Amino acid sequence: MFLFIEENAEQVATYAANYIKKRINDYNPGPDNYFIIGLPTGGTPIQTYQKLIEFVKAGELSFKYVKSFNMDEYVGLEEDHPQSYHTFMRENLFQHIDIDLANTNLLNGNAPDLTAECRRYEERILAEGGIDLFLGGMGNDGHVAFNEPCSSLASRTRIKTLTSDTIVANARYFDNDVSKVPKMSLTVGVGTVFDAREVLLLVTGESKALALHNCVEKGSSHMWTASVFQHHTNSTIVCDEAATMELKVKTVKYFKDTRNIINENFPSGQ
Ligand SMILES: N[C@@H]1[C@@H](O)[C@H](O)[C@@H](COP(=O)(O)O)O[C@@H]1O
Repeated sequence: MFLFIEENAEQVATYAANYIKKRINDYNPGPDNYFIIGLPTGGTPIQTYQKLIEFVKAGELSFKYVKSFNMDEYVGLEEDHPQSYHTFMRENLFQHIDIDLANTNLLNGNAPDLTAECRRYEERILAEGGIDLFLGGMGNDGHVAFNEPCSSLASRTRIKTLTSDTIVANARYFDNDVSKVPKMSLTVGVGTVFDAREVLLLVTGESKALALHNCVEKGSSHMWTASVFQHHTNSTIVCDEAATMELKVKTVKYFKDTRNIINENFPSGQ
């Protein structure tokens, strides 16, 4: 797992958006060769999405041959609820880019059989040949998607009850009223994200510092589910300075030095 440290959240978004653009353009997707991307919601990826939208508008990037799978959705929230992840994705990304909505996949938190819905989602990912790049965020407790502490690191898409920490953290989107926050979600599993050929996590702000410390400097643990990517052969965390507050100086220095050495040796960004 590699750690890229940027100065602030804006630079994290710039890095992530440029990275995604390069990955998709290098892949050169076409009608028989779609690029499959996994996408998160939350406050963290919004700036990255804005930059991707700018690239599409400038003609530098196209989602015409991209298919997407979102990480998660609340159970029981209508699809057009202002805080549903369906609405989030439509408003923050899909309606501004050239993706065919038929190629976007989100879990249906109102499906009559939620277990069957989760199974169907896993099958669809498999049918697409797996995910090329899974973009993610991280909860304050180190969770990825809605894989709360104590989730199996081998878990697949399933129903997940939210912890009180996550409910309180997400209350900001529900008039600061915890009673309005859904208590259950459908989420891809830790194993589902891990199976992606590449994972890119965005971590910004001091509120994520303890999680970053546990995911980077401690052993991998089901208590901090994003820590599993230590074992992934192609995973990167891009964070800002604020999120490094709980890291050792030695760790920060190592990753900054490494980045400088990479830049000196591979100036064209290989
Ligand atoms: N299910 C989402 C996660 O995918 C997201 O990473 C996390 C952090 O969100 P934010 O980026 O707003 O801090 O919130 C929710 O729990």
